[in-house]
Amino acid sequence: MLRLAVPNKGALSEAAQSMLKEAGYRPRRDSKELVVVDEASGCELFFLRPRDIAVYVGEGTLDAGITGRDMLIDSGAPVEEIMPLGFGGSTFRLAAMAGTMASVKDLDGRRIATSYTGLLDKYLSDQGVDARVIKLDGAVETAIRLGVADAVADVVETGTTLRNVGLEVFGEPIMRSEGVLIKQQSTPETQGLDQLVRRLQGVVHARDFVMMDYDIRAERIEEAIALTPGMEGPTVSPLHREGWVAVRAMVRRKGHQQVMDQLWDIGARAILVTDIYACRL
Ligand SMILES: Nc1ncnc2c1ncn2[C@@H]1O[C@H](COP(=O)(O)OP(=O)(O)OP(=O)(O)O)[C@@H](O)[C@H]1O
Ligand SMILES: O=P(O)(O)OC[C@H]1O[C@H](OP(=O)(O)OP(=O)(O)O)[C@H](O)[C@@H]1O
Ligand SMILES: [Mg+2]
Repeated sequence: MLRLAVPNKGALSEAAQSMLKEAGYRPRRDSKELVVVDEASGCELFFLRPRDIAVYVGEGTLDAGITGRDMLIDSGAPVEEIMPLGFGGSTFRLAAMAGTMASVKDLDGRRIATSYTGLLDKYLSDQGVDARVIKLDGAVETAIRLGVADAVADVVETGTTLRNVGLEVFGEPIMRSEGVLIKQQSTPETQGLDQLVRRLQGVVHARDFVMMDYDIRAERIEEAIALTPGMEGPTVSPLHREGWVAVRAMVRRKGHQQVMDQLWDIGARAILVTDIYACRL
């Protein structure tokens, strides 16, 4: 049975659980249930702190896990990313009191607070900056006001937390993160992992794409196919109307309204868009 680690709390927890539910895995009944055995899917789900997940997977006690890319790098554990999951997007950035710092070089000899010491140490050494790293568990943005640090390195999504305490990002983003599926480095594929990957890929695609149906005059079909090439090629069926065909193709959700406008302009009519509930491509 495949042993999978799932975040039990925090920013990735809800999104990870709803993705697994969409992929057909049994959800937990309440937040106190720490292990779920899903016989039908051949999978055991372990609900763990997101920070610990790379450690368990790196030790080989669990076959795979869902965590943030930033946490994977921070852990230094021998794990690798199998696939991005398309949720929990954020950047990892430096910030300081507005107007006090301009580049990473300004950090020489200064104090930087973070919960991600592994990630920050590596970045500072790559940049050749000699600074003191102060490890805090969370709410690091407050460390500057309280005089514990001159700058912070933390997760930024909307930037609201930073703004609320008068901080401003500076320098290039240290990294871009999102929820990812991980496995132990250089281990052969565990039994059942390929099924998990296919199911999750199915959810990612079902969210990324819509199904588009429309009718068009047969002589415009090549232009229409250029707009909606589909996966292997669109389905084109005869319509019970002389000179017309019906087309069905998967289209990226992002920008699908523009595709509808363009189809309309070349004479397509009865253009319908529907959500994809599940898929295997
Ligand atoms: N506001 C956010 N938006 C998107 N992703 C976030 C956000 N905050 C954290 N994350 C991501 O979620 C993952 C886990 O962070 P999270 O804050 O949930 O854990 P934690 O800080 O260890 O736990 P807690 O905050 O409960 O103490 C990280 O990969 C991080 O990049
Ligand atoms: O840019 P924003 O949208 O404001 O989001 C970023 C904030 O979200 C996370 O905090 P979390 O709630 O996990 O608290 P923590 O600092 O205690 O981990 C992160 O550590 C930032 O503080
Ligand atoms: Mg947090």
